[in-house]
Amino acid sequence: MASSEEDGTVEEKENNNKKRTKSALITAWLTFYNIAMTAGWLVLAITMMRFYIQKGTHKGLYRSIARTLKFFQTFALVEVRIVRTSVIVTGVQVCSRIYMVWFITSSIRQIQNEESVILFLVVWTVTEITRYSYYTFNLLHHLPYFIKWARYNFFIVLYPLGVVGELLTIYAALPFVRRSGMYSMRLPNKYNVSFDYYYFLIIVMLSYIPLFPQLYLHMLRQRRRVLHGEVIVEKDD
Ligand SMILES: CCCCCCCCCCCCC[C@@H](O)CC(=O)SCCNC(=O)CCNC(=O)[C@H](O)C(C)(C)COP(=O)(O)OP(=O)(O)OC[C@H]1O[C@@H](n2cnc3c(N)ncnc32)[C@H](O)[C@@H]1OP(=O)(O)O
Repeated sequence: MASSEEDGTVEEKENNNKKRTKSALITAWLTFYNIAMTAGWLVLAITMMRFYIQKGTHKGLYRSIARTLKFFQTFALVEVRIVRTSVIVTGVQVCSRIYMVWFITSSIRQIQNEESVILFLVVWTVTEITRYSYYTFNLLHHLPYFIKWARYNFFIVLYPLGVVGELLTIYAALPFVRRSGMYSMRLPNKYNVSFDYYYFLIIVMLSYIPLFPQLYLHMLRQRRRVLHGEVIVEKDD
């Protein structure tokens, strides 16, 4: 009896040690990830500012940052499963951005010089520098109040501005998509399937109506929880 109790204690200790090691490894990985992402978005911010100062125009700016943007925005996919946040909330946010970068702005050269592209790029960049530096300092237990404040206040204005930039960019893409027939499949074809990317884009634009308010409300709840200490009960996925 005594020996099985001792065994239990040893087992418990081993389990606790394993859990601690796992949690330390996850924290180390997340800290590295967030530092890398903060650095990536800072590089994007500096490249954009340098481009504008040197050339005096936003024309050509997207092309100059496209590769870096694609890399760091796509890398955000790893967040969808590793953080505590709802998979749906993070998934919609990350996937819509990746979609915006790969299947709209990078795919349709003719819209890359639109002002709306600069609008969402600037808004995303400010948001991500703030967000990833918030997570980094938080994980290191040295979070300056102004970063916490910025993380949970900037979005009030930046989120709608980002949405405006994204929607105007998709809207600007519509005529080019219709004319070129890109990513579309017309009948007859061997799969007997038809797909019109033009109408798909219209559906994407309409999907902002139900989805964006949910993301915005989620952030407002997070704001109340973090800045005002309210206890919020979120539904599971
Ligand atoms: C294929 C077709 C696609 C169709 C598309 C359809 C369109 C759908 C509409 C979508 C509209 C999107 C528009 C958008 O792109 C516009 C913009 O983004 S504009 C710029 C302004 N944006 C923002 O301010 C974004 C705000 N959103 C977010 O921050 C997140 O993306 C979101 C997932 C929405 C919410 O974040 P989260 O729930 O994670 O909040 P917290 O930051 O408070 O974190 C909660 C807890 O998780 C911990 N956490 C999260 N991430 C990390 C990390 N990287 N490292 C460490 N820890 C992390 C965090 O610390 C919190 O922990 P705790 O609970 O202990 O405090």
